[in-house]
Amino acid sequence: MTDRRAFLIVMDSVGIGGAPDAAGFFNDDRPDTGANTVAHIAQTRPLALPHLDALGLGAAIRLASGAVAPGLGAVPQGIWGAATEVSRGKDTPSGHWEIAGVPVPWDWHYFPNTRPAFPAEWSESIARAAGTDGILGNEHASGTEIVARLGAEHLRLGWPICYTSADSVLQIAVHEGVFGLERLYRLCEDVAAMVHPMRVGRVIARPFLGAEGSFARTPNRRDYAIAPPGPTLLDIAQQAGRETHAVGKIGDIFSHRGISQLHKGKSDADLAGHLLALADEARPGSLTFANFVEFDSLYGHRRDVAGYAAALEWFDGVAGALIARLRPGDLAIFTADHGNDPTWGGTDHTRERVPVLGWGYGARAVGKVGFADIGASVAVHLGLPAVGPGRSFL
Ligand SMILES: O=P(O)(O)O[C@H]1O[C@H](CO)[C@@H](O)[C@H]1O
Ligand SMILES: [Mn+2]
Ligand SMILES: [Mn+2]
Repeated sequence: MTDRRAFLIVMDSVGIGGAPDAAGFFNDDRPDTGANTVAHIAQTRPLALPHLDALGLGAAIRLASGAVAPGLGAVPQGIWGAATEVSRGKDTPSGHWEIAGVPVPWDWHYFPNTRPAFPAEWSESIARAAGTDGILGNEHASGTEIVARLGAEHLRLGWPICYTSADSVLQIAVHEGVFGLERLYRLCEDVAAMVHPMRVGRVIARPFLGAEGSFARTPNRRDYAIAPPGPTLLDIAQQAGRETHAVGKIGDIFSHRGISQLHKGKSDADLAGHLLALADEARPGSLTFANFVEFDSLYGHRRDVAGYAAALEWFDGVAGALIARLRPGDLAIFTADHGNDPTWGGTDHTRERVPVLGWGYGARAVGKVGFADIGASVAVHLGLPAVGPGRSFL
């Protein structure tokens, strides 16, 4: 067994523009052409990301889209490149699965941006599963906005608030104290069993607490995703007897397949603690796969540019602390699953290329690669059998 270890870290939604098919993806009917999460944030105020930029972030942005990102542009000292997605979805599972070697072979089911958004039989089945006389919402919405708008009615009627977005998702928001968390999870499991066969990618439990005017989502979100349609990097590592660590929502995204240890937290700060501890403790030959979600959930969807910038600068310190703990023979790759440009219209993800930044092989320009090449490279690094259609850039 190899002594080598791998740390694959997804900075959720940290896109760098330039997706060749962006015109086919939309926010409020406007194409994503030109969306560029990191460059547009940096053009609002220069970013100080010394560790990610030293690996090659500024150079990767220029490669992906030609954009200049103020504050970024050091001479790259790491593996650096930009990855393009082929799956026809700009969502989290599509991005992660393709990174792990399994591009999505089907078209997801999306709901029309109409009211109601769900077919009548589906709404009836959800209400039946919930034991209520109906559902609230039934539309495209931003999760915080719809809870502020319908939370009080939810408390009066007890009906779950159901909504969707440009992603293939069916989200269910309820008051954690009144409706109950376990009841919400059971409901989401039932609804997932019903809609996964229709290629709805995820049912998401969205519990909240508080009273009218001050409703706030709790950290008890849970995603019920369709299982990946083929063996992923995690499956192949586990089958080879390797320790596989899932940090954050990786477990949910991969339907808990191929994972030997889960490391969850209430915030990205908790997850950073887990990641740094794993840099000290993960075994030789192990794979650590992490997702940092707050860029996306707290700042991208909320179109909060200042918050996103601060989160990037905070995370850069985490990246520096991780690199300081790595050993000879380790590989760390920082990448992303899609974009979520906070300067863009709408509240949905944006179709973008993503950065590929790595530590462990010195300075190495890998150019424009595919998402699946990331998983293939990690497999080669770890001495695993080939994973998916990608080619190693190492
Ligand atoms: O607006 P909220 O509830 O955060 O939802 C967002 O989170 C979902 C999952 O990432 C996306 O599809 C988008 O709808
Ligand atoms: Mn995501
Ligand atoms: Mn998202």
